[in-house]
Amino acid sequence: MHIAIVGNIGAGKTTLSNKLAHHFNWEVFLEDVDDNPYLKDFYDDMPRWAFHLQVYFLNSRFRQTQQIKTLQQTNRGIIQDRTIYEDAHIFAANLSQSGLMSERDYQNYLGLFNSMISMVDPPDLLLYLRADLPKLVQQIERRGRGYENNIKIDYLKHLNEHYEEWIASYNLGKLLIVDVNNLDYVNNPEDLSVVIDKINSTLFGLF
Ligand SMILES: Nc1ncnc2c1ncn2[C@@H]1O[C@H](COP(=O)(O)OP(=O)(O)O)[C@@H](O)[C@H]1O
Ligand SMILES: Nc1ncnc2c1ncn2[C@H]1C[C@H](O)[C@@H](COP(=O)(O)O)O1
Repeated sequence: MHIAIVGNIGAGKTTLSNKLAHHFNWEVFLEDVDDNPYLKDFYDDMPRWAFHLQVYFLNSRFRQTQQIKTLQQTNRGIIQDRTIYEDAHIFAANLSQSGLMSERDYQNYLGLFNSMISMVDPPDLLLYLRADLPKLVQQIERRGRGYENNIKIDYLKHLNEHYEEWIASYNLGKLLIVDVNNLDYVNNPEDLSVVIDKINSTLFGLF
């Protein structure tokens, strides 16, 4: 069983991934953020570093999908924090449409993505955390990564629009949308139970 948690920056993916991995006693795969050599530079100057960052994330995410494939052969359950689909359909697409990545870099990136994606298995369940801008901003501030102070509201807004468009057309497997605007699974165990019940219901038809 493989559940992938998707959603905008600050939606609560990492927090929920860790909590679900603990609850189900499954393996968790997190994003390559702290050791990412481009992320800080990217937020300082997006046009300069957009392509470098996308190639870095693509490679790191692809490596992770292959690790997940290997682990799945042992029947171990897996929780994945963000997917390779979001790199292309959300972030790279947004950088291109916003004029922050040149057309030739975007086409070069898409060529790479399209070569890789045939070797990627979709998750059994894609869990989309839907959050409005105030919730995202509050949670990004709460997390307090210095370089994310530069993130503009418009950037988050465009990413949310890309998420809604992508999710509306997602057809690679089961999909569960959870509105997290009024959920606090950090402080309220009942809110975590609400999410777990929805997952069990979607995956196994329980409740
Ligand atoms: N549903 C929630 N309610 C309240 N706080 C949350 C919730 N989800 C996440 N947080 C807090 O918001 C911050 C960002 O969450 P995080 O899991 O890192 O988001 P993401 O991985 O989606 O970027 C963290 O400080 C986390 O404790
Ligand atoms: N593909 C990506 N392009 C640009 N930025 C990205 C990409 N994937 C992740 N990020 C950024 C967004 C955040 O600043 C960090 C971590 O993501 P988070 O949603 O907070 O877990 O990396």
